[in-house]
Amino acid sequence: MLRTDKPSSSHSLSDWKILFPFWVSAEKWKAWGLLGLIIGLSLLYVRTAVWFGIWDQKFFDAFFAFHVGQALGMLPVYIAACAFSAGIYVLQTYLTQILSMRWRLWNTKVYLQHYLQNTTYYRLEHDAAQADNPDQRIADDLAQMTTLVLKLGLDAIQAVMTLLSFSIVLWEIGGALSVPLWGHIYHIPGYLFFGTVIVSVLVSFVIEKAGGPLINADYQQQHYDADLRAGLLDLRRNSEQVAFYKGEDAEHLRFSTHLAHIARNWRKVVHYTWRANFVGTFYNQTASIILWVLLVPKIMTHALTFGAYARINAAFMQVRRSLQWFIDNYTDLAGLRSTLQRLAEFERIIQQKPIQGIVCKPTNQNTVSIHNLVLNLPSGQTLLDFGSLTFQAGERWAIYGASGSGKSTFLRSLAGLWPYGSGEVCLNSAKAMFVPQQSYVPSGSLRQALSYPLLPEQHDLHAYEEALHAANLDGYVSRLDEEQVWGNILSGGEQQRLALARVFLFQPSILFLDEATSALDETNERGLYDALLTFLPNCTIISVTHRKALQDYHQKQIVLQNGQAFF
Ligand SMILES: Nc1ncnc2c1ncn2[C@@H]1O[C@H](COP(=O)(O)OP(=O)(O)OP(=O)(O)O)[C@@H](O)[C@H]1O
Repeated sequence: MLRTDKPSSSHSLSDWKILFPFWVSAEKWKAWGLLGLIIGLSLLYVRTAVWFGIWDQKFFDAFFAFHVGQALGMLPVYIAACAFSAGIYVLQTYLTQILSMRWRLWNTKVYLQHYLQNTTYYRLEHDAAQADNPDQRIADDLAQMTTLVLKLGLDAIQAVMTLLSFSIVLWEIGGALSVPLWGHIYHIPGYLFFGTVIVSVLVSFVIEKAGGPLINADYQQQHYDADLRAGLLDLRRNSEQVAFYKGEDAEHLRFSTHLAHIARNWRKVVHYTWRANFVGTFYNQTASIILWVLLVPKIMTHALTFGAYARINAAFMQVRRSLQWFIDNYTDLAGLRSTLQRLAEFERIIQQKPIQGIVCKPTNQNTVSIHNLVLNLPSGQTLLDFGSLTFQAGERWAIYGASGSGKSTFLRSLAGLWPYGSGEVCLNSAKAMFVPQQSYVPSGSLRQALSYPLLPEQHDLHAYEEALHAANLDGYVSRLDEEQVWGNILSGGEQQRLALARVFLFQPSILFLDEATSALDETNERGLYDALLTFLPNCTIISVTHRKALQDYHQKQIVLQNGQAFF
C-alpha cells in the first residue's frame, strides 16, 4: 500500500513501551544474562582506560626526567594491556551482536504473529486508513530498533562509567582554583571538572536547538523511501502489464513524484544535519582550547608536571567524550525516536480489535446459512441488502450481477474477510474452499504450488496426477518437482486450472468460485465443471459468474441488482 503525504504522528513517551516485552518474555533470563555480561565487560574496559591514565603519568614523568631505560621497560606491560583491552572490546561487540539478533528475531516473530492473525495483513492492505508499508516496519524498523537501542544504551552506560571514573581523576589532579576577589581568596574545588561539565551541557543544549527538527524529517524520510520501494515492487509484480501498455513514461512520472518527495524532504534532513554537525564538530575541534585556558592558573604557578598534564589531558578527553554522548549520538537518537514512533503506530494498528459487524459462526454442517446479511462499504455506505438464505448441502448456486454489484464482497463476507455491515453467517470453514479469479501461485516446486497452503507431503503422487488430469493439465505431471516462479510461467487460464486442480486435491464439501474459470475457453470451462460434478458430486458449489452458459451446471441462481439480492 502506498501513501505519499503521511502526516507524522507526534512522538510520545508511550512509544518507548515497545522496547520492554522482550525483557519479560520467556527469553528474559538469557537476555539479561547476556546484557549483564556485556555491561561487566564495559566496566572492565573503563577500568583498563583508568589504568592507562596512571601508566601515562608514570611513563611521561620518567621519560621527561630522562630515565629512558625505566620508561622503555614499561612498554611490554603497556602492549599486554592493549591486547587485553582489545580482547574485551571484541568480546563485548560479539555478545552485543548476539543479543541484538536474539531481540530482533523475537520481536519479528511476535509482530509476524500479530500481522498474520485475524487476517490483519488483509485488513491493512484493504483499508487505506491503516498503516502503510508494513513490510518495511517488520523487516527494517525492527532490525534498526534493536541495533540502535543496544548501541546507544550500552554506549550510554559506558559513558556514565567513564564519567564517574575520570571525573574523580580530573577532580583530584586538577585540584582547586584560587580566585582573589574583593580582598578574599576563594577556592573552587574540582574546577576542571565543573568547567568541562558546564561547557558540555551548554553545547548539548545548542545542538538540540540546531538539530531538533531532524527527528521529524527522519520520520518522513523513512516513509518516502518505503513508498519508492513499494512502487518498484509494484512495477516488478506488474512488469508484463506495464510492458503491454508501454507504460514506461507513466512509471517514470510516478517515480519522479516519489523522488520529488524524497528530494524535498532530503533537503530538510541535510539542512538540520549540517546545523547539528557544525556545532558538534566545531566544539570537538575547539575543546582542547578550553582545557588550555582552564590550566593557565596552574601553569602560572608552575604546579604542573608533563606527566600530570598527560593524565589530566587524557581524563579531560574521557570526561568530555562521555558528556558528549548526547552530541555524538544525536543523529542516531533522532533515527531511533522516529523508528520507535513508526513501530508504536504500527503496533497500535495491528493490535486493534477486528470490527465485529458481520458475525461469522462456525458450524459442522455442510449447509451455509445467512441471516439478515447487510454489506456496507468501509465508509458505512450500504452496498447490498442480501437478506437471509440457506445453501443446502450438495446444492449448486450461480450468482449473477453487474460489475460492482457486490458479488466478490458477498463471498468475502462469507469467508470472514469483510466485517463491514451486519447479520450472521454460519459456515463450516474447515470444509470450505474459496477460489478467486486470480489465485496465489507460490514460487517453488509445482507440487508446493498445488498443495498450498498445506505441505506437499500431505498427498501422494497418484493424487497429484489425478488432480492435474481432472484440471486438463496432464502435461505438467512430469514437472511436479520442477522449481520455478510458476506465477510468471503459467498462462492466466493455466493458473485458473491449477487452482481447480487444488480443489480436486483438497476435495472440499463447500466450494466458492469467484469467476474462477473466466480466463478459460468454453470447452475448457465446461470440461472443468464436468470434472467438478464427477469428482465432487456432493459438494455445495456457489459460483460467481458473468457467463449464462454456466447456468446448466447450477440448479439455482441469485441475481444482485440495485443493492438487493433476488433468489
Ligand atoms: N476495500 C474496499 N474499500 C472500498 N470499497 C470497496 C472495497 N472493496 C470493494 N469495494 C467496492 O465495493 C463494490 C463492490 O465490489 P465487488 O468487488 O464486490 O464487485 P463485483 O460485483 O464482484 O464486481 P466485478 O463483477 O467487477 O468483479 C465496488 O464498488 C467496489 O469499489
